[in-house]
Amino acid sequence: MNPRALAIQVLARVRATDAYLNVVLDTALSESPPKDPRDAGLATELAYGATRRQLSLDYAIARFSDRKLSTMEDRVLAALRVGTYQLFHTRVPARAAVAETVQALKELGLSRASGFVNAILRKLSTLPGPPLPPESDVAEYLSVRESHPRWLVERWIRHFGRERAEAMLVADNQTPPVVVRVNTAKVTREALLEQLREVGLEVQPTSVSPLGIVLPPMGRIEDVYGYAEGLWQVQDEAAQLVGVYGAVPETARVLDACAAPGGKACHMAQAHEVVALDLHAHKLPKIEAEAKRLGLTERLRAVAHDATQPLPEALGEFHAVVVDAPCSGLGTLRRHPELRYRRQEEDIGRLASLQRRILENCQEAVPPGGLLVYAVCTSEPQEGQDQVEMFLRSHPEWTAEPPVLPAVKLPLTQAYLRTLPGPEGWDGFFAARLRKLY
Ligand SMILES: C[S@@+](CC[C@H](N)C(=O)[O-])C[C@H]1O[C@@H](n2cnc3c(N)ncnc32)[C@H](O)[C@@H]1O
Repeated sequence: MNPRALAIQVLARVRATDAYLNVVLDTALSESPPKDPRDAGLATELAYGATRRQLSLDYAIARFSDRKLSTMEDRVLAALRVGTYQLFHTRVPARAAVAETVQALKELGLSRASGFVNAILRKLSTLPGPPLPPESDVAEYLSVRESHPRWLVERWIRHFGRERAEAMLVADNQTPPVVVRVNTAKVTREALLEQLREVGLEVQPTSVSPLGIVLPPMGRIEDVYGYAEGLWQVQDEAAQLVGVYGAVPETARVLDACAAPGGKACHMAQAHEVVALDLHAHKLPKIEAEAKRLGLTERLRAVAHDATQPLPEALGEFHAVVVDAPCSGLGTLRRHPELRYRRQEEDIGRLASLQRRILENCQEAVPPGGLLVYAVCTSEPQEGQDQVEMFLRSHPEWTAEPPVLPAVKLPLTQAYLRTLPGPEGWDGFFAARLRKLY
């Protein structure tokens, strides 16, 4: 299928079913793989780009449409977004962007809408850039320019100041690098860097994580050297830092209370015996498959369990517990661009109370002297630092402590690990390392 038609189909399906963009795109690419890998690359860029910029594209389209966007057929609106994205955010010449998008719509059997789409795209193609609201209303201006809902822009300006908020918004619209964590149960980072370079890949070590390698942009990740052999696992540098920062002692038996899809559980299993829990039984095969690929099956057991409920005694005792809690995910918007339009401000409080219940229940499983690593992939203080400090106030037997890792320059705020989206190139994470004193 032509890459524009494929991107239009994918966006329409995501809109109609509320599915995840990455899942729908991967399925579409494997069901009808374009012959030329460059076409797969273009379809991916158009689908991700048009989703990242959706709010700003809609603002532009609405200027010239006599129909409300909410009443448009899914594929017609998707075609308008894909076309407008090309006009304002790619090097595709305007004429080709319009003509190819209209042609794709015809290929999809929607010739009747081609005049309407053509007329709007042609009008937009005469503009010097995307239309924007006046700068006097800063939140509205940034909301449209960087395509994030206004409530989120206002919230980030309040929490982080205008400059950092703007850097976070801009970073969410960049394509993230593919970063992998070396499976140290099989290979060292130095050896793997050398092997990847030998097969011709331009790879770089990550700047802070001692376990990370940044891969160059490429096609299917499964085809990259070392995937089948289980020499690495895809994991953003900030997510790797949670495991590094946790600095769980070598002999500890570890419980990962919220483990799917298994990034941190497999990281832990590189050096520890791990029990990996998740509420959803259907997510366990993914954790097990990753553990198998990485050769960690002997050290990792996956079990379905609700972490707000007392742990079954049969799971045994643990020296350390990792709670990588379900959260608003607002630190990973560049990877999950559709999430910014689906999240509601009220979700933050609802998730914070779920996190609190999980934390309360899991702290019971830690013996005196043991560790609990609490993490969330969001920059929201209510789910991160405020959450932990509220926990510490009501639990005098617990304290927060920084790790003793002289060789690693971790991004710490007080005793906590904190990364924010921005020019550093990380996902946004928060983690606390808590010790049970008695
Ligand atoms: C942030 S994700 C964990 C990511 C994972 N630790 C990793 O590094 O790949 C949170 C997980 O918590 C699970 N979850 C949600 N509610 C839960 C609960 N009550 N008990 C256990 N797991 C839960 C979700 O299914 C989701 O897979």
